[in-house]
Amino acid sequence: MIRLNASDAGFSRAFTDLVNARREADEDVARDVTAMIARVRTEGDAAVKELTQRFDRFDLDTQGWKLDRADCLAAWEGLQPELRDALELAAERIAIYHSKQKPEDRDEIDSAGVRLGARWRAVDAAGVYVPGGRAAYPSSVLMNALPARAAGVGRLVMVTPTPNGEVNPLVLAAAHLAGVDEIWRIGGAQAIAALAYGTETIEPVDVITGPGNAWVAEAKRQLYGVVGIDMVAGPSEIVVVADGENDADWIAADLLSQAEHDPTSQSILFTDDAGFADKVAEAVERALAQLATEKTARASWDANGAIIVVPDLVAAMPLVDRLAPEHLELACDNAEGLFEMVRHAGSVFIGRYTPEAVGDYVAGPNHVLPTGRRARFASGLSVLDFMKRTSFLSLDEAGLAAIGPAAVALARAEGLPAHAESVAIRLRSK
Ligand SMILES: NC(=O)c1ccc[n+]([C@@H]2O[C@H](COP(=O)([O-])OP(=O)(O)OC[C@H]3O[C@@H](n4cnc5c(N)ncnc54)[C@H](O)[C@@H]3O)[C@@H](O)[C@H]2O)c1
Ligand SMILES: N[C@H](CO)Cc1c[nH]c[nH+]1
Ligand SMILES: [Zn+2]
Repeated sequence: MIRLNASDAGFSRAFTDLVNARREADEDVARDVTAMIARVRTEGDAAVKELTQRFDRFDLDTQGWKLDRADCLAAWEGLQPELRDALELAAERIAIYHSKQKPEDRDEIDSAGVRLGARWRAVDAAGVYVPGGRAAYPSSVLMNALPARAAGVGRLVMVTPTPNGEVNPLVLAAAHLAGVDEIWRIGGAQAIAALAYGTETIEPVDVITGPGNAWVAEAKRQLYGVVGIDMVAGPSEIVVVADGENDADWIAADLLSQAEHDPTSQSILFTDDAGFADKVAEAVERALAQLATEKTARASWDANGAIIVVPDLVAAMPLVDRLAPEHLELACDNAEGLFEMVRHAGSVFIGRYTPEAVGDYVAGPNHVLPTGRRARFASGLSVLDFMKRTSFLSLDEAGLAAIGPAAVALARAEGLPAHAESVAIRLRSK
């Protein structure tokens, strides 16, 4: 963890280094992913099988490529009532939130008498990635599959690694609840490549969504264009802006909630109270010692964590914008005022009683969010990621007479006479 003070000489350089750190994916990850994608593209199932054996210690041929609906139903039926209720509450809230994202078609006639519009349709097939390396992510099943269902996707495919052959029943129960059509027991870059190109066994999809570690995120990035993707959603991040009135243990818990995801996760605290900064640093150490996920969380906190003291919390906000974090918590009296200043963040958690983790599971907004400063240009997963828009236009003779001559003039000016003639031939026919 690094400690910085915005009043120190050298802060500007140190903060810039923090912003630019290649934490998520280094050149090795990019190179390895390129090679893995190429192998899956040319060798198909054989490559997926070998890479799954290597990284997940799992033999697809003998232990099975696929989980079916009966497995999901059995998992759902075998769930403890408390977990079933929790999953249902989460699913209901996520479904309601996302149902309001469905876009409206447009169909109108403008002042020139020209009919113009756009209509939205779902993609035919979507692949959703559900992480499964270090932890199981039933919440990510819901966060991916429910927006896809709301969009009206025809074929909904899920991939998730099952390291050492272990299948998490809650993941299957969530797939049952969300109505997933196919589940393949594969993960990492090989799963993304299999969904993008297809193999002998797996039909390709049109869009791939979902979060994952550095290899998954890089594979999605490299395959964009072969398939659509939602965004690059890699190792989790949190920035907390907190005043000294908070309980240091609460803030430490929030920082560690994202550090425990991945050694390359990042947790950063901004505070205007140097004494509180010390208390949080101590609280993190105390909490780490009690965590079952200590190894991962400590690796993340030690390598990528930061505590930054600022003269006042308003001064933190331009720095937060430069980080464009996946998650931003505002735990201070003036949380609403600071929220108004935020330009770049995946999702904002306003007020002392809004821990980021409640958004990971049950609040409703999507937890699949852009990482690595990509909230500057990308947004969280939504129903729109599973849809695309087709524009349309229709002109009658009068409409073409009104706007066609301008098209002819522009076509001639571009040096494209066939374009000009395609309009002009109709204008002359009157
Ligand atoms: N940004 C978001 O919206 C969001 C949401 C949830 C989770 N996450 C992130 O998802 C990630 C989950 O990671 P995970 O590891 O638990 O599961 P994962 O499913 O993302 O990754 C596991 C796979 O990674 C591959 N892999 C592991 N080591 C490799 C190596 N050395 N070379 C090539 N491939 C390798 C393997 O194929 C393995 O199956 C975390 O980073 C977490 O922070 C992000
Ligand atoms: N914090 C993750 C997004 O970065 C989502 C998640 C799922 N389960 C727990 N957390
Ligand atoms: Zn989380």
